[in-house]
Formats: sequence, C-alpha cells, structure tokens
Amino acid sequence: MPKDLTRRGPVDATEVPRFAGPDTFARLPRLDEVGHADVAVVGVPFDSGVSYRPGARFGPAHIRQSSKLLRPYNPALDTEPFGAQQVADAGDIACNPFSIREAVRTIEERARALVDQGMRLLTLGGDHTIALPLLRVMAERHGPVAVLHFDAHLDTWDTYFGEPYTHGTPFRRAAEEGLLDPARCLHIGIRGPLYSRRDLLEDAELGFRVVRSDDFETEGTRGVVERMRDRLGTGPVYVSVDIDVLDPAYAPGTGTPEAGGLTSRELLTVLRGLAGLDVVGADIVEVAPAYDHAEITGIAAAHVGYELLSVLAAEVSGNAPKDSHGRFVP
Ligand SMILES: N=C(N)NCCCC(=O)O
Ligand SMILES: [Zn+2]
Ligand SMILES: [Zn+2]
Repeated sequence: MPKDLTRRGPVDATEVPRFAGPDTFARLPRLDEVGHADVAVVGVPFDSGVSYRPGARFGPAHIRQSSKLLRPYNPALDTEPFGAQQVADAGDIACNPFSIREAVRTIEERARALVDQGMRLLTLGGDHTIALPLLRVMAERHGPVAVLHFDAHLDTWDTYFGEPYTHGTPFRRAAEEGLLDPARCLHIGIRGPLYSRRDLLEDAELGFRVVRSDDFETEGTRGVVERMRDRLGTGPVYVSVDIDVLDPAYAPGTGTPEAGGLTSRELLTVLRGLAGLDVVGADIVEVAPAYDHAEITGIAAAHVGYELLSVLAAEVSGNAPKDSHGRFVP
C-alpha cells in the first residue's frame, strides 16, 4: 500500500534527540494534534483493583518513557506500524482511584467515545480490572469477541473480599455479561499455584482453553502460534497482555510476579503470529514501575505495544509473512 504522506509519525530521532521529548508513546503525535487516528494509544492509570503490590497506576507513563527508542520500520513483519496507519497518543483516562465501580464506568465511557470515532484502541494500564470496561465496548461494537489473554494468571476468579470488580476477576465478569465468544477464548502463559483444582474447571466452563507456560518448552513458539490461530479462527479478537506473563527476569516491575514465565522473545514472536487476524483492540496491563529496574519491564511492554501496532498495520498492508500454503510463518 503506498505511504500516505499526510500521516504524521513519530518525531524523527535524527532531528530531535530522543531524550528531548515528546513524552507520548513512541514520540507519536497527540490525538489533538492530528484530529483523527486509525489507532489511539490511551493510558488508564488505575490500580485500585489489585490484590498484592500496588503501583500499576504509574504504568502508562513508564511505558511511554520506555518507548522512546522504537524505530519506524519493523523488519519481522515488513511493516511500518506508524506509516501504514495513523497512530496517535490520546493521553490518559482519568478515573476515580477511590471507587472501582465509578472508574470502570468512566473507562467504558471514555473508551466508547474513542471507538465511536472509528479508532481502534491500544490501552496501556493500569491493572487488569480495566479489561472489563474495554471488553464491554468491544462487544457492543463487534458482538461477542474472542479474548486472547497473555498472563501467568487465569483472572477468571469470582470475587476478592466480596468485590466482583478486581484485577483477578475481569474475564469471569466478561463471560457472565456475554461479552466473549466461548468457542474462541484462550489464555497463554498460565502457570503457578492456584486456589483449587476447581479454578481450572470453572475457567474451562467459561469458554477458555489454556496454553501453559511449560507448553513453550515442548511445543515451541511455532506450535503455540498454530494452536493459537486454530482457536481464534476468523472472527474479532481482543488481545489482553498482562506483563506478568513474562518471567520476572524479563518483567520484574509488576504486582503479582510468578516464576517460570515466558521470555520476551517468545511473547513477541507469538504476537507476530496474529498477523492477518481480525484484531479489534488490545491492552497491556500490570506494569508497576516501582519494582522495575533499568526500564526492563517498561521496554518489554513498549515492544509488546510495537508488535501489536505492527499486527494492526500488517492487517492494513497485507504484509504478514506466509508460507506456500498461505499459513503464517513466525
Ligand atoms: N491480574 C493479575 N496480574 N493478577 C491476578 C492475581 C490475583 C490473585 O491475587 O490471586
Ligand atoms: Zn497476571
Ligand atoms: Zn492479569
């Protein structure tokens, strides 16, 4: 597809040094500077739904800060994620830190306002609670969606201390509300101790299948991509990436870390495997900078965002690498 010269990409790092700003994601223009975008990157600095370490409210600013080194061309997908589509930073959704319910309502309203203007959203959290209002907006627009959920945790638990809206419960609420296509949902990266054997049974009843972190050892990324694409099929897909899907070695800056996770390379490769599918929106959550070092977690999250934007762009430009059978090649 020919490049649209009216599109505004990131500030050129050969003209303005990276450390000179702007502080938007990937140094992209702000939404109010371009008026309209195909994809809006929006922050949700909310972490009142966490069960352990707080701090993901500072995730959006940290991911933006860690995204300054991203470059315009992605050789892995032969795509220019900021050239094939207009991407802009829509700033943050300011929400009430003292009322989860009010915050969930605010996120839903603000996300709907952007989606109603024809934008797809890449949302930077924030804790995992924020996936629920985002899924409400997705389902309203597309009907029940497949959730592709990268996480150490199932996040289909019922309540914490009697509270139904938390970072451990968004996908159970979403399933109960009929927002998900139970034939196409998938968790990737699940590991670690559960509360009970029932957790997995109930999760399966809600419509989820599981690629465990250990499965990467036996199936490899190629096998995982194949299983993922089989499960997701051809309908709309919402991608939710909890950064704790990565091993704490690759993402120490998070609230509920679990040993034995994915490498950044595995995660980025599997995300590229989404090229050509109907990705209608995505989030990156649970980045908590207080526990990060040297921007390790922030950089991983920024690259996850870059690959997701590339997948959206590859869909536009049809650049997804395929083998002779038309199957995606990671
Ligand atoms: N969504 C994340 N990161 N964690 C959920 C863990 C909930 C628990 O403490 O059992
Ligand atoms: Zn998690
Ligand atoms: Zn989670």
